[in-house]
Amino acid sequence: METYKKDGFFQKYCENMRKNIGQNEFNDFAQLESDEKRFEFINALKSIVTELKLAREFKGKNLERSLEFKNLGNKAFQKESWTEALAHYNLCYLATPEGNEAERAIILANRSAALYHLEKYDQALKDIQRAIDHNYPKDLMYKLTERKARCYLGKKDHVKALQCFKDTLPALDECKLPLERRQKLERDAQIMIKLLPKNIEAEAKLAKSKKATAAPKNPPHPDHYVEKGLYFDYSQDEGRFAKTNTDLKPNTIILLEKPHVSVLLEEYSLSHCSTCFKRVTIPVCCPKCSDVIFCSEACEKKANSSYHRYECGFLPIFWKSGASITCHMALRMITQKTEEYFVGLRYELDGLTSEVTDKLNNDDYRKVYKLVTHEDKRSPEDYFQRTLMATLLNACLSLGGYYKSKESESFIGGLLLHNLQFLQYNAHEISELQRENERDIGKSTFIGGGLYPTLALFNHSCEPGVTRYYRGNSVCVRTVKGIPAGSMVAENYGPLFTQVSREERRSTLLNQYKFTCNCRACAGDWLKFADMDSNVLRFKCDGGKNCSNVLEIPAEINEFMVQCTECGEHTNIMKGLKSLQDTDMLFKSATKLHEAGEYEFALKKYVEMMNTLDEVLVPPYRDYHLCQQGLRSCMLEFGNRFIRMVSKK
Ligand SMILES: C[S@@+](CC[C@H](N)C(=O)[O-])C[C@H]1O[C@@H](n2cnc3c(N)ncnc32)[C@H](O)[C@@H]1O
Repeated sequence: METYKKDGFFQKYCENMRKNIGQNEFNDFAQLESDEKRFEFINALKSIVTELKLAREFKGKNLERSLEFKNLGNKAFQKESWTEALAHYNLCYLATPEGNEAERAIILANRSAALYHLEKYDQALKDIQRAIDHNYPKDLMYKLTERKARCYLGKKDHVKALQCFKDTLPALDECKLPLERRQKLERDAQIMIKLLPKNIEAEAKLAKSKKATAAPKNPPHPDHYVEKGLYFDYSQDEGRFAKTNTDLKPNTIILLEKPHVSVLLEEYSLSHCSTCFKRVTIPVCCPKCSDVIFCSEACEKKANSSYHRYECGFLPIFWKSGASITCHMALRMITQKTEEYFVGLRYELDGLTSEVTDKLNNDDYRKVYKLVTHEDKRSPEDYFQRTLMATLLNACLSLGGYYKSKESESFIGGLLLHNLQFLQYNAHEISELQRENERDIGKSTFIGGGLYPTLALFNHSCEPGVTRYYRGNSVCVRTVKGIPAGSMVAENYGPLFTQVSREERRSTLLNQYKFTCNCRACAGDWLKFADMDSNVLRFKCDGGKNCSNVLEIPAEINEFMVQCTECGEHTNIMKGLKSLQDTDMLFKSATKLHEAGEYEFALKKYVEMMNTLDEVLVPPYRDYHLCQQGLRSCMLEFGNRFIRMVSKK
């Protein structure tokens, strides 16, 4: 991930700063050895706040505009266009400035009415409660108690509905309606109060019989789960990497993890919850800014008592700067904790070891502090740009009132620079599967970035053993093939051997992640998908101990012992051919089921097929890859209950 985009103001600022700094001064900077010193040096050159005229801005809130949206909403409501009314009420709520509590209460009540008509009773009930909490006028309260009753009727919760109809009567005493209208409403409520007890009796009987036959519910997925057999090894060349000490079957969940930090892209800031990344149709808004939305009061509180408190009003400037999502994550890692928290860790950070950090919770900053930064491979120019970015992030902290004391600024500035470095190599893109319609296989769309402390320890392979997908901002990692005990469990950083040539893969990985890939596909220089000839079968030579040659045999084979052109040893491909026939049959039936939308059955067949693929003889990897692809997409579709599928319609 890049530090900044070319279309923001930061790039120009960075270029100017670099031009204006003398060679001697730059050499002095290049000599510095700690992030704190680098930050101090650049931060002292010029005030970024004055140079860029940085200030918090709250342009999105505007009472006049909010009233316009309310009128549009009311017009749509009168036309019974409930969805349109809901959209306008949402915009009105977002634009209502802080301090206009009465206005906010009315708009939430109006929105609850639209939701009631859309039969979204739970959401309507939430908005009714919000309107009451915002001091909804007493003389209109009868509307809400009556609507509440009707929502409970819609939910078939007659006990609560009865209570709400009863509450409507005293609420009507406060109303300013003409007598006739008021009496009509009282009569309506009385009718329901008379009718409902019968329904309640019938319901009680039904509930009793249902209780006896109710199927047990699936337990909810845990927030954090690591497969028992998974552990982390170390080598000088590869650093830490994941391995398994048990055989892993295809389609096994091996990791469920919440991020240490996660940030939404600007494009999704008004469609997804900033805190948990859930897609939001009925937002809870920030009282101060209109740059973010939340799915619930809990997420809003979490944000406004931590990260958003300091980022609020600064996001538009940040977005305009062109700073990348990793920069925003570097900042969020600080804003989500207090200044005192970091000051308390100051003398502990550099001495941390993996024995200590592995046992810590994901939200602990110490857990991620030691992730790879490749600081020894960084140029002074790289440090210059990143340090300047750290000063921009620090300006947000200062303007947002983060610092109680100026003394910790250089230390925290140094942490910002450190975060920028390890996020470059360890952060993951968070994606959401979006589908045009039911039949659409779905497109994985990049919506934000996250740092997952355990996932960050997985190394790369161009022929990976796992795939990952997201539920909100939580990641789920699953195997897409059988992985024998004692093997590395690798994920994929981008280039797959089936699509990208070895030369290109190696150059991308070296450039972006500072290593030369030597996975099986790279070592054997396996063919790309497009270059494979389906008339040729390929098997791994199992003759020579260290021979990784791939034997290429015409599909019309009549010999079972094949001599390796490299090591001269013979390989018996009989077993491989037998397993190939099974593989082929299973693949065909899995694909058929998949196409028919029978995901659960297709998934079973794919897994069965994966199990026929044998490690002694590598099957022709064209089919192998097709199966992995099928398994993955089927898993995603079937995984409807694990991940959110979003239809654009
Ligand atoms: C996300 S980290 C993975 C964990 C890392 N090995 C560690 O020790 O923390 C990414 C870094 O791991 C190393 N790495 C990942 N895959 C590798 C591979 N196949 N071979 C060698 N090094 C690899 C590279 O240094 C890369 O920048």
